[in-house]
Amino acid sequence: MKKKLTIPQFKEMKAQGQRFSMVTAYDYTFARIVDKTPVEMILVGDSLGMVMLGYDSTVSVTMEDMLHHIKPVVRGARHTFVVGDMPFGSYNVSVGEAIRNANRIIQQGGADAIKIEGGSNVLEIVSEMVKGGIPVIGHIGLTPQTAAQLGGFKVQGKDAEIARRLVEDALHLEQAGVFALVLECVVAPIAELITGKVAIPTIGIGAGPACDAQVLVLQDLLGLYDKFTPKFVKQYAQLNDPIANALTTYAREVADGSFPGPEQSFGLNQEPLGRLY
Ligand SMILES: Nc1nc(=O)c2c([nH]1)NC[C@@H]1CN(c3ccc(C(=O)N[C@@H](CCC(=O)O)C(=O)O)cc3)CN21
Ligand SMILES: CC(C)C(=O)C(=O)O
Ligand SMILES: [Mg+2]
Repeated sequence: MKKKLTIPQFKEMKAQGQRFSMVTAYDYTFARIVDKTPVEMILVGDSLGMVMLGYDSTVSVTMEDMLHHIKPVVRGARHTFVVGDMPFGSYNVSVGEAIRNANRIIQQGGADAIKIEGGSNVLEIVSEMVKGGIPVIGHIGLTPQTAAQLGGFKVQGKDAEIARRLVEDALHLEQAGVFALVLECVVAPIAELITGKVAIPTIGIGAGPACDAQVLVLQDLLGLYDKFTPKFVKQYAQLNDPIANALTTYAREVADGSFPGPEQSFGLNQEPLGRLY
């Protein structure tokens, strides 16, 4: 079985030019599957609001939702580094409240690190968290929690002004102490520039091939989520149809009486001594 990597090891991987992969997981059963694969990192993302809870955005997701999903993932993935997302509203009230909520994700949830969206607006929060001993991953580019201000789920960094801000945010977050940085829907050349400028691993999603690591939503890469498929998703399986086919066969066999058969039924140890009825 693989061994959970440490934060210095993730940084060393970048230094050695070794890439690593991250996927989301939101429950025990999937966490167990991921834990048996070489995937080095699991993200319990607030994307669970869309994938697991059926919201149209991530802003409805609460701390309670996050803990509810982080705990079973941690129980299922003992050999994989688990990161918990800070949900909307958990870090925009005060630095103190942000740290309290990050503490809950680590202490009650059992996550190895937290991830927080934002650039210049979260620098103080990040540096206070890191001083307090909380491992933090940054997240810039398309930040779904502030998608309304970005004008939707749009690719970031196409214009020089925004590209410059992304590079600046990346450098400032590194200074504030994040040990890795998610680049979401950042144009590939800017993601490459940032990756070359920082010593911490960049984890791309829709940010091109130069990033030190990649992350995808598990249900996207398995072909299980059919509400939308962003351009950056590669489906490594198409599991919707096999699942629907299995359920269709099950329903037919129940209807025609062929399930359950003798193999799925329980019998007596011995013939009854008297009549049962
Ligand atoms: N299932 C799932 N996968 C994700 O990757 C994901 C979530 N949910 N929920 C939270 C955010 C939202 N994400 C999204 C959602 C849509 C697009 C999208 O449709 N993007 C357009 C690009 C538009 C443009 O050109 O600017 C695309 O065509 O991919 C991108 C990221 C990424 N995250
Ligand atoms: C898409 C990734 C980076 C994320 O933040 C999430 O799944 O919530
Ligand atoms: Mg997220």
